[in-house]
Amino acid sequence: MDSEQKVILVTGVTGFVGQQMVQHLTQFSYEVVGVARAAAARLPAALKRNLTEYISCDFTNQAAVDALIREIRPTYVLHLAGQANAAKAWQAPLVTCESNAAGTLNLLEAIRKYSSATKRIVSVGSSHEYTLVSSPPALVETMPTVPASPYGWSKLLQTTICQMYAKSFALPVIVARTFNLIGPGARQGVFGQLINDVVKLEKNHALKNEIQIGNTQIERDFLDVRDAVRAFLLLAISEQPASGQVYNVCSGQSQSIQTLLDCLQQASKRSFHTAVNEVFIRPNEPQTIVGDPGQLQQATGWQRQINLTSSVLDALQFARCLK
Ligand SMILES: Nc1nc2c(ncn2[C@@H]2O[C@H](COP(=O)(O)OP(=O)(O)O[C@H]3O[C@H](CO)[C@@H](O)[C@H](O)[C@@H]3O)[C@@H](O)[C@H]2O)c(=O)[nH]1
Repeated sequence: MDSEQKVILVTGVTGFVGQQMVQHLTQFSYEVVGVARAAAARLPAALKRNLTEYISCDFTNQAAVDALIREIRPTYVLHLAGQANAAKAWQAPLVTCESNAAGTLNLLEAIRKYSSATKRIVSVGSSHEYTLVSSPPALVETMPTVPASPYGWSKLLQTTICQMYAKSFALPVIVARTFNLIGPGARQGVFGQLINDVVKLEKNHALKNEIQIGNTQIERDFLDVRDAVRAFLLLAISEQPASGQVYNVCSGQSQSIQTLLDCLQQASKRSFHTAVNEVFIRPNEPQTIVGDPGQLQQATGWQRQINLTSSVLDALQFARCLK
């Protein structure tokens, strides 16, 4: 591993993944520059401590992104910024597309113009880019991509822009096509929602011990965020990943929402029962989505290290300390 003093730019640094990314980078000697939209004054103290510098920037503002890249000229870029909430994208498709696709376009254009020394850019994609079928085999990177949602389309456009910059301008950009991330600090999605609900029940015994949930038979490829950020860094610094290529970042196993609930029940200080809430049921979605991480493993030597039980225990512990 390359331990020379080099600058890593982490975008979306205030998010769930961004904060874990920065935590992971503390083990190395990189200068870490964090970027997000939030004003510097609103940054969590722990995050601030671990950054060499923080810059507030809106990626949909091209002039601001140009200024950022001209100033930093990063060695590596881990591009985590964007609108990551797939459910919200149905209500805000244009904002989602601007944030994910236009934001990435501005970043790559600025790097093309002002930062020829940048060695690798890792853009975070999504499993929602794939054409989803009802009984899928494990998804591999060569499978068709016709997304079924505005979020999926925004991420596919982001990926296509990356591939265009790799091909047309020889920009060293690759795509980490990421599946469902879980673990400490999760605030959104089914995992963040359930952790939050369980900790609320633990803290307030006056609350009825019921958790509302959508379709518990749904199976997804859950991966701990700490395993994912290790993969992102390896994709940035390893020799083998090729520009314009997509790499699945996933566990290779599908686990149901019911299994997640069972794990939570085991780890919770208070027992609960579940009730179906139609609000959380999405129409026309495949029962199972699972990825194949073989290409990532081959290119970087990455292996998953954290299982579902550890993710649940650590996320509960993290959330208990927050409330
Ligand atoms: N939110 C939620 N989802 C539920 C519930 N019950 C079942 N689900 C099902 O749980 C699955 C996962 O939903 P989310 O956790 O909201 O994740 P997502 O929509 O797949 O999006 C996340 O993963 C993507 C990669 O696969 C990411 O790209 C995206 O940013 C996000 O993190 C969906 O199939 C959803 O229908 C519930 O009570 N709440």
